[in-house]
Amino acid sequence: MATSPLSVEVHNPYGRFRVISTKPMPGSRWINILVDAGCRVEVCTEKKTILSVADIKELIGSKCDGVIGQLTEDWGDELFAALKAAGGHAFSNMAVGYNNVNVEAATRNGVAVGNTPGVLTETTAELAAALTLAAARRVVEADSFMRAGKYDGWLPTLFIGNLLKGQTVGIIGAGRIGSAYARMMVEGFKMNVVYYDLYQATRLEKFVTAYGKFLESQGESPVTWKRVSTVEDVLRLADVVSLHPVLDKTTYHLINKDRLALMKKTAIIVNASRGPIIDEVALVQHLQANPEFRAALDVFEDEPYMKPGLSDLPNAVVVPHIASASKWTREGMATLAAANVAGKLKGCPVWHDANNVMPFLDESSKPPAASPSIVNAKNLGLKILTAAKL
Ligand SMILES: NC(=O)C1=CN([C@@H]2O[C@H](COP(=O)(O)OP(=O)(O)OC[C@H]3O[C@@H](n4cnc5c(N)ncnc54)[C@H](O)[C@@H]3O)[C@@H](O)[C@H]2O)C=CC1
Ligand SMILES: O=C(O)C(=O)CO
Repeated sequence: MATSPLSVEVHNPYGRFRVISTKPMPGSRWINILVDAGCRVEVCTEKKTILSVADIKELIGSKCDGVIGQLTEDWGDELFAALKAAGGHAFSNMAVGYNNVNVEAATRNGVAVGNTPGVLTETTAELAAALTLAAARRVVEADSFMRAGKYDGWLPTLFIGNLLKGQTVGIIGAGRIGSAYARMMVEGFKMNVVYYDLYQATRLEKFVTAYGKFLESQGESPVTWKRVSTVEDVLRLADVVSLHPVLDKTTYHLINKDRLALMKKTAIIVNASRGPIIDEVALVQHLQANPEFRAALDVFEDEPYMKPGLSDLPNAVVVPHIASASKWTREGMATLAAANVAGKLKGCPVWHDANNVMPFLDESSKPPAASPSIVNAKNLGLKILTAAKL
């Protein structure tokens, strides 16, 4: 039986490059960037939230130059081969994380893979901070209690939670987002930091040292930082542990039953990174056995599903992968994804510093003639725009 084609909205129908966006994205700047680059832009408007590989192959069709895809999609050999066969060589995830993309398969098929670093850093860190507070002060439980009409007066014992000031926040993965979150918890709540990362977070260390000195100059207790050499050390020492590494083979189920058992009984674990970093079945069991332990989760192992039992637990706060959901960030992600694809199609070089993509986000000027972040640029032998040529 023939299936009806997926619905699309077309911009600039006579553009010379055909670019697909598998989802509508916020703002209009991203469309303008592609149209200015001579693209016909087809935005899939199908109601279905997660498109299958077959759906995306249908969208790619027999002629497609570039695609902007989403983190919910499985970008492996099949899709990159289909894109190559359709004459395409540019892809961008609308996300900084690209664990849904087989970069090796993309490279083999000659397709550049873009991502959207930097523009999500503060927004994601702020949601991790919000989750931390919600868990520490039992905000969601208390809100449900009020709405259920159960509040019948102030009590000395009602919804007692954890004070953050002076406690230790543990960061696993102190990259852009992990470091931004750590700074918020240090500056906002005077927490001490313990972190584990493969690399030294020099800027974070300098910030905490300087802020500690400032606090001392005001007659307050200083804040401190400590870099430890194992995940276990973070788990033993911290009152709050927030996870911010990339998801790869080294971080899959990084938090498991044995490691949860090392944490303080009243600790909080926050995950605004990727679901599979936590063994969610083990977490459910740990939360059931330790009612004073709390978890605050933006991401889930089998997204969009939760493991059985999680949604029944009052000591878990759960939100639907919204950490990057501020207007500025989502429009910025769309802009960077479009600039990645447009830059590649126009034959521009790759931007030199994925940690500083702000020139692409300045609405008052034209974006630089470059792709902001192509993760397989070196393997594809793409030219990098050096700072000297700016
Ligand atoms: N929930 C959400 O909506 C969002 C989730 N994310 C996730 O957050 C991740 C991090 O993003 P950024 O901070 O921008 O990336 P980043 O690359 O700046 O930071 C990742 C850090 O993880 C560290 N790392 C890698 N392997 C590790 C290991 N085995 N153990 C400990 N640390 C390890 C890296 O050295 C790096 O410092 C993304 O890859 C994405 O999966 C990002 C944005 C929004
Ligand atoms: O950018 C990412 O990796 C996300 O998870 C978007 O929210």
